[in-house]
Amino acid sequence: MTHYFHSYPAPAKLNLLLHIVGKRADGYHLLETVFRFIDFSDTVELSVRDDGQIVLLNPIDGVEPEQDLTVRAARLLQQRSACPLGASIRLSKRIPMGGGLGGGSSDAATVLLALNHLWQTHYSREQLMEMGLQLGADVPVFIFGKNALATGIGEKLNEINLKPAWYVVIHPGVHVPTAEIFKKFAGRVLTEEGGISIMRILETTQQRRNALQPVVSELYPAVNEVLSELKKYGSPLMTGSGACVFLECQSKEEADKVYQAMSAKYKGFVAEGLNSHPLLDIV
Ligand SMILES: C[C@@](CO)(OP(=O)(O)O)[C@H](O)COP(=O)(O)OP(=O)(O)OC[C@H]1O[C@@H](n2ccc(N)nc2=O)[C@H](O)[C@@H]1O
Ligand SMILES: Nc1ncnc2c1ncn2[C@@H]1O[C@H](COP(=O)(O)OP(=O)(O)O)[C@@H](O)[C@H]1O
Repeated sequence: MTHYFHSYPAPAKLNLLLHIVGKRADGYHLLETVFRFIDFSDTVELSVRDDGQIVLLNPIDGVEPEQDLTVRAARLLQQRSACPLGASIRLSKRIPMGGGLGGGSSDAATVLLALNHLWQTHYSREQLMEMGLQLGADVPVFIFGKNALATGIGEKLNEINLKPAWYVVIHPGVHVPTAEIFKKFAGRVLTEEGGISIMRILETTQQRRNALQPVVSELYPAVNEVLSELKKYGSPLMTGSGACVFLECQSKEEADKVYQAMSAKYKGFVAEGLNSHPLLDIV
């Protein structure tokens, strides 16, 4: 058995906007969203085992190892490929959980990409994206590897070019359950953005909307409070189904200044917007 650990990043994402444009028969919502990777990551370390076992060496508090998305991703690839090899997994979490930053999904995508390489299972990126979709609607974009305009339930992806930017990301300290928020959104209709080109909307931060934000702000006053605080500096937005809120800035200096003012009261970080996933072209 080999004990050599390979280390891989799993970056967070922001939804620079999120429109809900319909609902599927199975209850999933049809979205229009822009995913941007940011330079703030978990780290996944993997070691190939020849006994076929998948072992998470440091389970997350409150998440059963078998439910952890890294373990589920490894098992899925193992079952699909009938690969006799296993893996030991070490996970260093930095991305807050349930924050709308896609941490769990990104961890899963990194495991699929990395084990496909280490186990030599030779699946294409498209095949891995399809596998990832079984684990969560957010997983495919991390395998796609480029900032993307997503439609469908978030799995139909088109590369999008985004300007350099820095982000102040604040965690309001509450955990927002994604499924419940979509349920509460229920009958609300689409916003006036319908028909306006996404590229036009992206030009300024003022035009960007997250359809889930009013629902979350209503249920979680802490989210509303952070939005109000950040409004002093620009046009903040919630990411995904929350709870994190971000403000796009043109420079690191500007972002650092805003974060400094916020950090007396709130937890968060400053991160650079990436042009692509750090593993694109590597595995
Ligand atoms: C809202 C978004 C936006 O990027 O991000 P997060 O806030 O979770 O990061 C995603 O669409 C979330 O993706 P993900 O977190 O992978 O969700 P999943 O596990 O697939 O779904 C959780 C639940 O949310 C609901 N759901 C999810 C996605 C979608 N397009 N429509 C839905 O109605 C479903 O009820 C589903 O059971
Ligand atoms: N490796 C993992 N990292 C984070 N969360 C995980 C992981 N595996 C399973 N989960 C579960 O997924 C939930 C959503 O986590 P995450 O993807 O970080 O948030 P979000 O979907 O809001 O971006 C967590 O609350 C946790 O119960």
